[in-house]
Amino acid sequence: MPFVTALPKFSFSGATLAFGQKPILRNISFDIPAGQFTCIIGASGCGKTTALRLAAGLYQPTQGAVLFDGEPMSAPRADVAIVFQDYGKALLPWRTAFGNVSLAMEAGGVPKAGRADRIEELLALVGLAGQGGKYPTEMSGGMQQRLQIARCLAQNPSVLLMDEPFGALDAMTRQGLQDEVLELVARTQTTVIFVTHDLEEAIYLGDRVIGLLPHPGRVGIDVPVNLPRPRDQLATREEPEFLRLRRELFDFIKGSEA
Ligand SMILES: Nc1ncnc2c1ncn2[C@@H]1O[C@H](COP(=O)(O)OP(=O)(O)OP(=O)(O)O)[C@@H](O)[C@H]1O
Repeated sequence: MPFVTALPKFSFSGATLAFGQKPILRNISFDIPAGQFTCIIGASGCGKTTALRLAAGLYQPTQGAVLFDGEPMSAPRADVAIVFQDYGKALLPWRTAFGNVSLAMEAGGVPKAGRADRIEELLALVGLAGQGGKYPTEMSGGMQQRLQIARCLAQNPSVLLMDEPFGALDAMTRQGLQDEVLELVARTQTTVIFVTHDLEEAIYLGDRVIGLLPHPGRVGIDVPVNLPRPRDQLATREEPEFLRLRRELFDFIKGSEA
């Protein structure tokens, strides 16, 4: 029998990107297996968002390649959803929560008959059961971010790309949403690439943390997170391995800014 290896979900292969004369990312290479939760960290301006946009097919590398299931990621795809930090801008203020989730289904051509039940199910999944009639402005930041996640899930994505999704939220809301995302991902086997400034958030969530060095952005560190799941906000953060990783990544960021 031939030896068969699973194709990585994403394969960055020497991906390089410049805007005009300005090099932003250089020779980025890594594979992301299906189902992995990968966090990307790095100093401000090192190119984290740009790397995520390459994965989304929103930018094309100037050299090298970004492959999705072995094919070039040449344009955005419905099964790769993006959650932005700025939920206020991502949601349509004139549509209710229900209407905002419905939008993703309308765009995906889901027939009207099947939509309502699925929308209620998705709202419940992100802790917004019974809130479908509210407008985004009537919701807290945490609720709006949950709504954005529900809208992304309505696309039935196999991949979630998350760009500092909890950056604007208070610490308690943020921890609650971290756990909800972990539960959701465990249930749906979604592949996640998660950009964050917060080293502890990266370790808490990830199977792996990739750190970018700045000017131009390149991979400087790539470490597995060998912490048991399910994670626990208190116990996990007290594990010696958590503290060791926090020190390693802290030293990496400090060194990268020097
Ligand atoms: N469309 C663009 N045109 C020109 N330069 C850009 C563009 N988008 C980003 N850049 C530059 O690319 C670099 C990387 O930006 P990017 O937003 O990817 O970094 P980041 O690590 O996500 O930053 P932060 O942590 O501050 O959000 C920055 O120097 C930025 O000014």
